Parts: sequence; C-alpha cells; structure tokens
Amino acid sequence: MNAVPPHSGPGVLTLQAQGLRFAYPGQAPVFSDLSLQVRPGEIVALLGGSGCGKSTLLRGLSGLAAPQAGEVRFLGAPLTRPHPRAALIFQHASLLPWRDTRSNVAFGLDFKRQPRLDAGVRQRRVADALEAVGLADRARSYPAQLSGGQAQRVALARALVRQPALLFADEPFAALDAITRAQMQRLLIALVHRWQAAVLLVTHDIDEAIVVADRILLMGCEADGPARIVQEWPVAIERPREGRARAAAELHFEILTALQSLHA
Ligand SMILES: Nc1ncnc2c1ncn2[C@@H]1O[C@H](COP(=O)(O)OP(=O)(O)OP(=O)(O)O)[C@@H](O)[C@H]1O
Repeated sequence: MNAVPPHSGPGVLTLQAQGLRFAYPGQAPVFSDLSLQVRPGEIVALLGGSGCGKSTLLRGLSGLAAPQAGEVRFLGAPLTRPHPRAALIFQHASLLPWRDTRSNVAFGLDFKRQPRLDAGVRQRRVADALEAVGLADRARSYPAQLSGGQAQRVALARALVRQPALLFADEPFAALDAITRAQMQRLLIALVHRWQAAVLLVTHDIDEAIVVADRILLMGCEADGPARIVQEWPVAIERPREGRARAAAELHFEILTALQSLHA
C-alpha cells in the first residue's frame, strides 16, 4: 500500500464544529448552537431519533450545506465547502452503472477540487483501495453484476481512494442484511485503523454504534425545539467487541433508556 500522508499536525482536531445553527427556508431551526469534535483516527457514532437532524448535521459538517451560524473547522482550517480529504458514503452506493468497478472507484478522484494525480499514482491508488475492500478480482465487473454488499464495498473504496482524513458515513449499512452488515462493520473498523482516517457515522442502530465507535453521541430535541447533543459515551469495551455481550448489553440499555426518555 502507498503511504498515506499525515492528516494533521500534532494536537490538531480532524473536525471541530462550534455553535452551529441550521434552518431550512421558512422553518424552525433543525439545530442551534450545536458543537462537536472528532479527533484524528477516532470513530464517532451519531445516534438519534428519526427526523432529529442527523443527516442535516452531516451535510452541514461536510460542507454540502451552509449553516447560518457557527463555524466548522477541518484539519484546523475553516471549512465552507466539501474538502478533498473528506469523503462521504451513504445508504445507497450510487455507482455509475455504465462504469466498471475500477472506473467507479477512480471516479472518487474526479470530484471537484481533488488534486490532479498522474496516471501511475491514480492506478496504484485505485488498486490499493480495491484490494483493501477485498474486490481486487471484481475490478472489471459492472454494478449490475454486484451484490448489495459488494456495491457498498465499491462505494467505500471510492471514498478511500481519496485517502480521506475523515469519512462521513450516513447509515451506510442500513440496507444490508445482518451478516453482510456485520462484515462491513468489521471492514470499516479495519480500514480506518489501517488508513488512519476518522469516521463520523450516522446510524439508527445502537448495537452498530457500540461495535464500531470509540465514542457515541446522542442527538435529540426536546419539545420540538432545535436538536442538540444531549449525551455522549466513550465506548471503553475492548476490541474486538463481538463476544463481549454483557458489557455491550449494559451500554445498549443505558443508551436506549436515554433515547426513549427523549421521546417519552
Ligand atoms: N430539504 C429539506 N427541506 C426542508 N426540510 C427538510 C429537508 N431535509 C430534511 N428536512 C427536515 O429537517 C428535519 C431533519 O431531517 P434529517 O433528515 O436531517 O433528520 P434525520 O435525523 O437524519 O432523520 P432520519 O433518521 O429519519 O433519516 C426533519 O424535520 C426533516 O423533515
């Protein structure tokens, strides 16, 4: 694998959001005065009830939507639009059907503001990313020839090819069956550790958050007011976490109780 360049200097947070406010036109704010941080290499899960604003927050943090107040800093500098060292994955892989797997992954290097790479470096990056997600032998396959799990691996490779310092992931495994989902969770953990990326993972699934995350944030809103981060938990369960059912169950119960109390 090629060396991944350092993501930030010592002590620099990967992502720092301070005092964010966002409202859709003519509507009450989805969130107001919301702050959070993601440290280098940290996996942070964002849990919350449906409609509380998780996806909107992710869009605001990634530069896809502009908050009306507050500041987002990425690798120490203000972020006002999508950054080449931040990548996004969503519930649906959204591959280009007329491109094969290799070309879909290479497309990750063609987004706006990506640095121009020479052909050899591009090829190596794509090959590394495909190998990392276990699809080196499917480089010539088209999306219609892939399973849902394989398609999501291609989407992950398309994100990794950019050597991101931060991966924004909005319910990336929600559409997968339980076994594929567990495989993808393990893959995500292995890859971010190997590629030294941080992750901000939006999920509805408390168990997924407990298996994957270093830290869990619970987002909620009381009495239809703007959402905020109401509670946070460091996940101190030793990895790998499968088989540590008791510790996980205790944390699951604590988070579920907090989530239910928001909707009581
Ligand atoms: N484009 C939009 N225009 C207007 N309102 C929107 C738009 N997108 C989302 N909303 C509203 O903003 C609020 C937050 O939506 P958002 O999708 O961010 O929540 P969420 O927590 O990600 O939901 P879910 O978990 O169900 O996906 C909701 O009330 C939603 O109806």
